[in-house]
Amino acid sequence: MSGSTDNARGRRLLLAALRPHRWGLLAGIAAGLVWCAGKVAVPRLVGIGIDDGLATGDTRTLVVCAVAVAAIGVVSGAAAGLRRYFGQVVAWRVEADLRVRIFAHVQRLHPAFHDRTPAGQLMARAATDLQQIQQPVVSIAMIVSNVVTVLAVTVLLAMIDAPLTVVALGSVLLIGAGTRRFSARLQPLARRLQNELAGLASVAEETVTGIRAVKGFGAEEVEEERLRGRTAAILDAALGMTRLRAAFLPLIEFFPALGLAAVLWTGGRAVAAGSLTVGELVQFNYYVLMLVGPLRMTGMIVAQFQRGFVAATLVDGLLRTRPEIVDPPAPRSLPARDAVPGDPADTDRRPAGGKGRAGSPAPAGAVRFENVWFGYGDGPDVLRGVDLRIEPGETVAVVGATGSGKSTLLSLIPRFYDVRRGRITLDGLDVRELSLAALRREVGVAFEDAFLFGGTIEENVAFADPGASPAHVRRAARLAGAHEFVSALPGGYGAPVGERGLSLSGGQRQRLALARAILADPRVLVLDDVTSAVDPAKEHEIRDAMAEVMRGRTTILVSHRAATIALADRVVLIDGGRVAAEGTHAGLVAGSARYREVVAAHWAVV
Ligand SMILES: Nc1ncnc2c1ncn2[C@@H]1O[C@H](COP(=O)(O)OP(=O)(O)OP(=O)(O)O)[C@@H](O)[C@H]1O
Repeated sequence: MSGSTDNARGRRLLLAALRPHRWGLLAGIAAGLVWCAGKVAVPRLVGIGIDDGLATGDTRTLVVCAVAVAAIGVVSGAAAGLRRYFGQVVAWRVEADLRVRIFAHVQRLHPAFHDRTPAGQLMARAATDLQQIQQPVVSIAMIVSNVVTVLAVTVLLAMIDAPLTVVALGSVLLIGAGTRRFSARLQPLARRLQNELAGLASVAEETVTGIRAVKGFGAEEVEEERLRGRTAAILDAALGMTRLRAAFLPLIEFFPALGLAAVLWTGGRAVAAGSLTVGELVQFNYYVLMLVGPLRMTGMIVAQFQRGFVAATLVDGLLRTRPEIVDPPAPRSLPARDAVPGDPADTDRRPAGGKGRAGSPAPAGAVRFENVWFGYGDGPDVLRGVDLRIEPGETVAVVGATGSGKSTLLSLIPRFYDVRRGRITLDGLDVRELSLAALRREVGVAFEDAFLFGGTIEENVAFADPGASPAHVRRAARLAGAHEFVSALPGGYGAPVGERGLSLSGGQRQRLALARAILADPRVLVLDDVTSAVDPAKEHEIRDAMAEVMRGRTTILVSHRAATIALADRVVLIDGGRVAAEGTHAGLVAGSARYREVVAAHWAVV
């Protein structure tokens, strides 16, 4: 894709973002035009004051002109303030709108996008790039008033003395030509700088979020080196831009001075010859000087717009990324929990024992994997024809060697990724036929990395359902075995947890994540190694809590803890991307050599 096409996208994005704020923009432009009218009137009044007042001894005209100049100063001062105010307000609003759009969009993108996009890069889009977009927006009203000033002044100059105008404007054309070259050379540098800044944000973000790993491995210097490398690249790009600007600046200083010198020489001779009055020459000089400001600013504004368009193009690229996991055109509804059609053929597969007792949810939550094939991106197949039937209310533990695809298998149920071939059904419906909201309401997930957000314990448990009543939150916490430690915290459910929940232990965080997963009372619970951080001495507590949570609810779990595996009705061994064996833990230990091998590799104590 060519650079200009890229920038055209950025321009379109900016225009569309400005549309809702057009009235503010127009108010800023109108204020700018008032400012411009005032500025342009002043030299004319000075000229009249000199020729009709000073030269003829008419003090009254002189006073009128002086008072008028002062009055115009007040009006154009106020107009300049309003121009800035409206320009800035529109710019902040555009920035805020785009920030919300970026955030909303990024959240809706599929996990595969997040797998390949560093978080820092997204931060840069939402911070640095938006700032770059905001700056030229502030300048729009100023540009319009500057352009009108230049045009009006040119006409007024021509009215005073056409040949002298040609002399004066010669320098303007040179500035114009120089500016074009400048902007063409600046663009690639601006793009490079922005990319480097995004790269730096990624490294900085990783270092801060991974601070424990950095410290644990004493890798501060390694990280510092990575950061230094990025900083050097940024410095290089920024210095390139600075050099270019520094080379351009003398030109825009020099050309206007050349114009003024020519006007003084030619105009002075015209005054001597009597074809131009002194007042007109002063007026002329004044106008030429008025051109210098806007023209000098051109370079800065061109650069600002280049950066703005580059940033807008990068943001546009992000906003154009389409989510790959989306709702079907006509989503189907899951049958109500007490109306899930029975499958007579399944009765012999129903788990025996503790499930489905009185008071538990109705038997819904049948999950089927039918010849499921899956791999990440263009990568090799990780799952190669998985067939698995999980009955309503059953607990299945998935076991396999490291990297065998256990987490992958789990992540397909709530559609974090879609299967390559085959299908997964929930109560008889392909998960792709359900709306994502409905599917994810019915499939509760908790992961090993129990992410807690900045806020209170209560807010964290009620994360997906901020309207949940305190009683519901407490019930979920009790089920997850979290109520006791939460009650003991100063502040209880209102206690704040750190941005990443660092003030709680790993086991405590996992219990909160479990509470969060069960708050919505889902049909299916997907638990990916959620007991990994629990202190073995307290394992029985969370095991009891999990047994409670899982009662009568379909649960699919991955765990490296033998005690947790023991909670399952059935254990499924994943090997070579397929279900290699199924049975009870004891049965598999007795009957599957591969299971024994995997188990021995995973757990010191079985
Ligand atoms: N987001 C991803 N993008 C690309 N490949 C991935 C991704 N996640 C996992 N993989 C690959 O898929 C394979 C299965 O990974 P998965 O995490 O499902 O294994 P696992 O059995 O859960 O492993 P472990 O017991 O170590 O947690 C591995 O080869 C892994 O490298």
